Amino acid sequence: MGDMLSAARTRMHRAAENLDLTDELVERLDYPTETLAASIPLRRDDGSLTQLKAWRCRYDATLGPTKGGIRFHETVNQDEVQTLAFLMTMKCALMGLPFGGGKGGVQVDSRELSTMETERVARGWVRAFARIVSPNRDVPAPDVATGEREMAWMVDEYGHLSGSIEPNSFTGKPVALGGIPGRTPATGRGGMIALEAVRDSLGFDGDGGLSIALQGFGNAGTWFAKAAVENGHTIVAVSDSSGLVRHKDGLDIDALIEAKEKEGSVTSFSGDGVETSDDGAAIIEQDCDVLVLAALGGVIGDADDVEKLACKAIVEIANRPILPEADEPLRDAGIDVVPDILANGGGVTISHAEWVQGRTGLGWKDDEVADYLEDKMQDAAQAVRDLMDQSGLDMRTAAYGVALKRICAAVSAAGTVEEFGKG
Ligand SMILES: NC(=O)C1=CN([C@@H]2O[C@H](COP(=O)(O)OP(=O)(O)OC[C@H]3O[C@@H](n4cnc5c(N)ncnc54)[C@H](O)[C@@H]3O)[C@@H](O)[C@H]2O)C=CC1
Ligand SMILES: O=C(O)CCC(=O)C(=O)O
Repeated sequence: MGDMLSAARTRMHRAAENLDLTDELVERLDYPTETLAASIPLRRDDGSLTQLKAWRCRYDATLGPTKGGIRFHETVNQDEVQTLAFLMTMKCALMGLPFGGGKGGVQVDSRELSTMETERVARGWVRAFARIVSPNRDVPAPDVATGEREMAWMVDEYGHLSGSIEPNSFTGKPVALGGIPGRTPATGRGGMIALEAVRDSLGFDGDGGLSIALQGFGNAGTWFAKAAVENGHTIVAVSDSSGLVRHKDGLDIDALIEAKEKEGSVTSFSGDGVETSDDGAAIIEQDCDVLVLAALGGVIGDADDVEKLACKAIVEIANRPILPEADEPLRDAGIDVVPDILANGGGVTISHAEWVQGRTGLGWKDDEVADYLEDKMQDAAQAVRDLMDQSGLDMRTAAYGVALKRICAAVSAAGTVEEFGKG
């Protein structure tokens, strides 16, 4: 058992204990159903050969086919893939989707790969794991450093291997290849819907604009920033892997996106009153109402990190940006957290819409996608709020509680245990 997974499970155990769920049902979720590890050969453009480590984990399929993205990053390892697949299990249940949880990854620095090399890695991943991927068993999607382009290569490779056209074996595809309009913005937009839905529980009365500091300016971060500005909030600072940019009156987000697209970094942005720094980690010290974490995991790891914070609340758009060791210090500091399994649930929700589209063959319109995202985010937020009100639990524990109760109800309905509550 990896340290990361066992740390992540403590939050599930806390919820189970508070809600008095049976041990055998929770034990079922303590360890993944299946994890495959592989070595992917990568022929570099210079002719040399590198072996890359890769994984796919199907954590739990109680609620349906396992679902979750594929990450290309140099820090990916088996423990992380399993932990992220565990989180997907909780997230899909919380979002009310007919999916279990999965995740995949390749240990590679995507910034060092040419486009051709990236294509070889994407196709190599499919060759390694095609035997478990299937529209009704395991359905991957994008995650860090993968997107529509990688999904298109993967679907193509899968078709060659399986001998049939199976676009529904992946979601997050380009619209021209069976994707759905709105999947790419869904994670960021969904995060904004979640924040608005719980803002009063975070202590922000009324509907006035909030000041926001944002870590991560990729897919999820940029779409969150756009949605935040549309809703009248002010983004006072943004960081990416190059560093940090801030403006005390608020950054011009469209201009920042343009600069990042042109130059590849937020620190290339300039203008009146704009300050830049190469110390991206300092974003967590930014004075603001809400700190939004939309980059990688483990950013706030312990009480020392919590001491540096100057925000009133945190939204976890990234997966596991706050480690369990920081939960108690955050509670003591009075900083509420909108947890990842709620805040970033919009991405997999629209992946579900894409999967439904693929099964029926009928396209969804933009407004149908937007309404589905709004409804699912609101329903999940309301379920969490109801459980918080009933139980007095914090938002994260209540989110796990809602997810666990749904998985438990399914296990119970399948007749595997007699009852799902102890009492
Ligand atoms: N793309 C999606 O649909 C979903 C993404 N997420 C999570 O959101 C997070 C971001 O994902 P994407 O936006 O898709 O990835 P991405 O690859 O598009 O963007 C990642 C961003 O993080 C930045 N970054 C990397 N290291 C950093 C550092 N040390 N400090 C500040 N910024 C740093 C990168 O520069 C980039 O701007 C990940 O944790 C991912 O698992 C969660 C649910 C769905
Ligand atoms: O869209 C999906 O299927 C998965 C998205 C994902 O990997 C995540 O929510 O972390």
